[in-house]
Amino acid sequence: MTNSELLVSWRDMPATHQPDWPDRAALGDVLTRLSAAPGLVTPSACESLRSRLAAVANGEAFALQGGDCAETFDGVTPDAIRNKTKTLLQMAVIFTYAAARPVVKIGRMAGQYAKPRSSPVETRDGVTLPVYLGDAVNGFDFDPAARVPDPARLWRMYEASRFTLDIVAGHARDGYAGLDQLHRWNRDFVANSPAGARYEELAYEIDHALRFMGACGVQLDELRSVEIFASHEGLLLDYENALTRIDPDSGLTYATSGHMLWIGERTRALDGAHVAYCRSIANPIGVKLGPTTTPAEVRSYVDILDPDRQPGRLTFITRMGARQIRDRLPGLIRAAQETGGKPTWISDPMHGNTFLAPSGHKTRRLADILDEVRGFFDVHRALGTHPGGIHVEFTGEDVTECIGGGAEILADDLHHRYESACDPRLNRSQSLDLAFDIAELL
Ligand SMILES: O=C[C@H](O)[C@H](O)COP(=O)(O)O
Ligand SMILES: C=C(OP(=O)(O)O)C(=O)O
Ligand SMILES: [Mn+2]
Repeated sequence: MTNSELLVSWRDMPATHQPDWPDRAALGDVLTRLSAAPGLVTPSACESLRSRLAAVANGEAFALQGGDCAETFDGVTPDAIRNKTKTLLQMAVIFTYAAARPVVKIGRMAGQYAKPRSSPVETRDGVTLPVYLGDAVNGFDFDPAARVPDPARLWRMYEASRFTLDIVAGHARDGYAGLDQLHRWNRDFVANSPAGARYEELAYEIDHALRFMGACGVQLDELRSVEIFASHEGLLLDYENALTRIDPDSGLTYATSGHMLWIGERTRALDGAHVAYCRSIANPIGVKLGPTTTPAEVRSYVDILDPDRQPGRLTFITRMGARQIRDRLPGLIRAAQETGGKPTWISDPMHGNTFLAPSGHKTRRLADILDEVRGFFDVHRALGTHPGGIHVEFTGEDVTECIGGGAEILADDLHHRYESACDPRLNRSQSLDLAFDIAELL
């Protein structure tokens, strides 16, 4: 198939979880504007991420993918983005130090604006409205007008993503992300948090090592900038399609909405439009694998999405739940091995461990999250494959959405600061707690 044939082929397949836009003319206008707009990421940066993920598959690096479940337009502020970036970088430092390997940093950022939902409607006090589908589609407010899908939001998503990428790139470049900033990142945080105190100790150890290396004459300038990649669920195929570009240098087709796109658990049908679209692009692709995934499906994902067995192209993101990971994962790893491919394996220990607290809040226990990661490591080590990384939902704010952690959040505390637009996120302190616990496995 040629590039252009591949580009249209997804339209022939059933596309689930697509909004029912009432104003088709407005949708057409927005898609035309997006098609003419500059891509948000470059093919060469997508290729860099692919080569980093290949190193992860080979056990030479560890991947950290994380950020909000659902980004919001209101959340696109310099402070909120800095805090999320800082949390990502702090977790990454903990893993780097523990594993003595590079950590590939991938935000669930700059594009994570659309959500597949369990139910198309939401009922409160006897009133039923269309469910919130992410800021890319409709409004979070429980109000009939807000919940109407509005195509103008797709343009706002593009601009919000661009703004976020700019701010993150600034932090990654300007020395803010440098290892000599470890204490500065922690300043606001160390005094009142057990995770902060633990982190400060690590920062002193790293400082000491840096001073030693400096005294030996090692040039440390390279440590002042880092690479941070952007990823999101490639859910809204009209949006993705409008931002798909052919790279004039290689002739290959890329999604330019983010470096890496993943296919969600709800849209991973082998004969569905999401798999067909992702097949047509050259970016690194993730596929979420839930507990019902079969070995045959895994073989088919490799055959369809990675026919050339290209290292770094395909990442399986497993989200089985703590109770099922040890039973389900081995058969899937063996199935992938049978294909002769070498996918990257990442654990999403969040989405299989969600439950409703008595207060009605969707939540997750840090203990379950850690248990799933442990199961993921145990299975890979038993089979001689690489537990490549983790995929988590977190924020840089002091929210109370998940239960547990050093600054123990209880089920009764959830209402204090529950701000997620969709799934419960780890707060900054819980993110570092989790990172330290995972570091022990590394
Ligand atoms: O983030 C994942 C899904 O979109 C989310 O878990 C769905 O949530 P829901 O079950 O509240 O619709
Ligand atoms: C929708 C999500 O997860 P999954 O597809 O694994 O349910 C998500 O990552 O927010
Ligand atoms: Mn989620």
